[in-house]
Amino acid sequence: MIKKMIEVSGLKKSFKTNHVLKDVSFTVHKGNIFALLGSNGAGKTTVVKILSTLLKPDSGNVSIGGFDVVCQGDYVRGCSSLTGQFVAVDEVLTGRENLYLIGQLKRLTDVKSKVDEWLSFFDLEDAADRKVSTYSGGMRRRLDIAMSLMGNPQVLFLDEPTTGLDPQNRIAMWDLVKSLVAEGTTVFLTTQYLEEAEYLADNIAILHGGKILAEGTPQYLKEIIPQRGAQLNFQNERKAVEAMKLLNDKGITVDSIEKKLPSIEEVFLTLIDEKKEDSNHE
Ligand SMILES: Nc1ncnc2c1ncn2[C@@H]1O[C@H](COP(=O)(O)OP(=O)(O)OP(=O)(O)O)[C@@H](O)[C@H]1O
Repeated sequence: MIKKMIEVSGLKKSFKTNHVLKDVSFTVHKGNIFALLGSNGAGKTTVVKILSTLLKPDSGNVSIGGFDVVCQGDYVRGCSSLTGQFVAVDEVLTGRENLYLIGQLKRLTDVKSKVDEWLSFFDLEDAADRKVSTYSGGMRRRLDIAMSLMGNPQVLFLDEPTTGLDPQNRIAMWDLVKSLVAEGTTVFLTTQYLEEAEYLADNIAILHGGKILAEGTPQYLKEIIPQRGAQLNFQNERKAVEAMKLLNDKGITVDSIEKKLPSIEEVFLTLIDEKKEDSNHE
């Protein structure tokens, strides 16, 4: 049976007259990645705060791993962990010390081996004994997530995990989220990046105007709006022009022909990779 790890129904939350969440419902199954998508101020962080017991809902039912966030908060905190938007690492400590501190606070029995395990998993071994103040943004975020994972949570909340990361680190973060899920963790993430939700999530919910506008797999969501024509891809422009002539001869009109240019992200990543290869050969 598929286990429901996060269940939210009829969730409401207002800040004075600002009715941020008007009626929010969704379910996340064990081992899935669920992305909550929304514009700035849509209420994504508010949902994460309620799910992680930092904020009380006004009404509705919210449970994590079968525990109610309002009356069983300790159990919820015991089975879940939050990595917020603003990195929560201690700058004056080293990466290793940050992890060690969390392991001790969580009263883990095998702190040293856990610290080593996560340092290696997050590719932070070389920087482990340097102060975090010398880390890059991507390294801080990796350390932050490693700290969240010290107690092996069943559910991980990631609030905009890739905001402020460059494309390479963003892709590294995506790989990391996928590998966590492969090990059985359930991931709930918020994002403003549509491609992030599409690449990562098993299910996406779009939050707007205090409600979930639509929810489903990326494929399902793409199919709920009318199709905007069909696309044929050819190896090069010459072949496309030939195909267009053939279609026109058969009375099938081609409305337009467009050269496919790489996105700036593709340009950036290709150039970086080429540079890496050059320096490997030097
Ligand atoms: N503690 C609070 N007190 C008053 N208003 C708040 C509080 N927390 C959030 N809000 C308001 O609730 C609304 C939703 O905020 P929230 O941070 O949940 O949005 P978000 O979707 O996460 O936005 P972003 O993408 O910019 O992080 C905003 O209008 C915000 O000003």
